[in-house]
Amino acid sequence: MSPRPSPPAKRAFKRTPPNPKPEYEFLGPPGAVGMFIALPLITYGLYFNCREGFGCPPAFWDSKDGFWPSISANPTAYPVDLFNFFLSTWDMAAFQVYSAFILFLFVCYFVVPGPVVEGAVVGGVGGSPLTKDRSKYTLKYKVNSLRTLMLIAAIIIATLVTKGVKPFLFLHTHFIGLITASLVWTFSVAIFVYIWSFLPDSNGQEKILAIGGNTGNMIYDFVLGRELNPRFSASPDSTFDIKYFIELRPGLIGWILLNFGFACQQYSELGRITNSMAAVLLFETFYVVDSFWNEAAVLTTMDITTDGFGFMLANGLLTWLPMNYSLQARYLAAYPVDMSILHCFIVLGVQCIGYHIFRSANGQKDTFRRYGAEAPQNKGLKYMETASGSKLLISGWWGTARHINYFGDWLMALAWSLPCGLATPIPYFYPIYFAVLLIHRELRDEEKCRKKYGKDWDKYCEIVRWRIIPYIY
Ligand SMILES: NC(=O)C1=CN([C@@H]2O[C@H](COP(=O)(O)OP(=O)(O)OC[C@H]3O[C@@H](n4cnc5c(N)ncnc54)[C@H](OP(=O)(O)O)[C@@H]3O)[C@@H](O)[C@H]2O)C=CC1
Ligand SMILES: CC(C)=CCC[C@@H](C)[C@H]1CC=C2C3=C(CC[C@@]21C)[C@@]1(C)CC[C@H](O)C(C)(C)[C@@H]1CC3
Repeated sequence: MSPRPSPPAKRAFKRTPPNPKPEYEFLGPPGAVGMFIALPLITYGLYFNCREGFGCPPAFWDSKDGFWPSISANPTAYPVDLFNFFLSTWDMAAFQVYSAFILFLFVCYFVVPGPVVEGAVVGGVGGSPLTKDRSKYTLKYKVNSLRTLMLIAAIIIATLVTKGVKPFLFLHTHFIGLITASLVWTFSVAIFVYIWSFLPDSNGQEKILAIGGNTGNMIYDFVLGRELNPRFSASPDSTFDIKYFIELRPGLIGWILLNFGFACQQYSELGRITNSMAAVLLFETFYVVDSFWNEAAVLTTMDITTDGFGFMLANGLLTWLPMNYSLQARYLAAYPVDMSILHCFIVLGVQCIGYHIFRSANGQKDTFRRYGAEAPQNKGLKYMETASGSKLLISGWWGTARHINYFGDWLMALAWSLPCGLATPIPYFYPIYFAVLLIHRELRDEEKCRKKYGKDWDKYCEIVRWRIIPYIY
């Protein structure tokens, strides 16, 4: 009998040292600390500054009620007050509902059928010797978010038919508890992925780390995200990737569920849905369905290929997106607006122009990159060759501005706030914040492209002069 072959010897786990010259983003460690504190406070602040029975600025600015209910004028009491405030918002029922929602999506990810696709090449540092060639390293992902959404829509319709709007009023009544529940999940996920990033993968090797997330500064790495694509198996063929799962599902689905809850609240109070609420619901649901329809396109975004997964993205997707993006519907539930015909036309016009630019620009780049310059779909489009091997479009949408797709996206953001009227600036939080995010994102992408394309990028910028809005910016 021949002896059993011994298992391959495990190589020693060698850790990539922190980057000795980190290029900090978001104002470095102080910015990371700021985000850590400010992002949750902004979400609570948007609720406490503008809610039913309290009013919205500028109306309540005269009132002595103040902005934070329990945070006193004594600055030294702040940390204690903040903690007490957080405890005062704890709501067990909301926590259970939010947790059940995440677990339901988790189960759906595995149970709902969908094709497995190969993502774009991912960057990063570290990893096993097998993953060192970053110019070829890709991972697999399961595409089933649209089917998951359809399943949820079927459950909603069945509940609506059998029980009416009552069960959905929970989302309005327990909104503040849901914010706190989402933050508990945000912190838990962020702490988990941070610790997980230090553990060896299933081959006993180091995980792939995000280039910008391995600075050695604990808070900065925790916020920006240390590991690039945290997943439960080191194999590129395994599909459960924590960042990808969270990128599209809880935030976007949670957003439209909350919108729906606020529409139900309006219906239960008015006995009807205003045209402004219908417009917000329709446009935002359409945006989410469109994102799911184009799910595979998210695999080429910098969130997936370049950025680590840490507190910032976890908070962005589990808390910020559902709780803040649903602000317009929450506002309209508290302060209904009936739009005139002219108002309707303006809103519809801005939405249609925005969507047309957003979708056709993104589609043009996607088709060009997917099928190549010679494909019949891309006939007539001009492009330039680069030393990196990738081609850059210089005509069509991409000949007008270097991120014309951002402009389309921003116009849609504006169209979702316009139905709220002009009584208060609070529902315009989304387009204002989004403008800042897109300008900053454009600068980050520009830096990435300059590194990748070198002199070719300068040549491209001479041909396509505008960044986001032709002749303006
Ligand atoms: N609703 C929300 O909260 C948010 C929405 N978004 C949306 O997500 C979408 C994706 O955005 P994002 O990932 O930032 O970036 P883009 O879809 O704009 O992609 C940028 C990349 O496209 C490639 N590229 C740049 N110029 C050209 C060109 N002329 N021809 C061909 N390829 C080019 C480069 O990558 P390469 O290395 O391949 O050349 C570049 O890094 C956008 O529509 C944005 O509005 C984004 C953030 C938040
Ligand atoms: C500082 C701060 C507030 C950070 C949080 C930012 C996040 C909310 C956004 C960063 C990139 C995002 C993307 C989407 C949602 C918002 C966040 C997470 C996105 C999922 C929206 C739908 C789009 O179709 C998209 C899939 C292209 C998009 C990807 C980026």
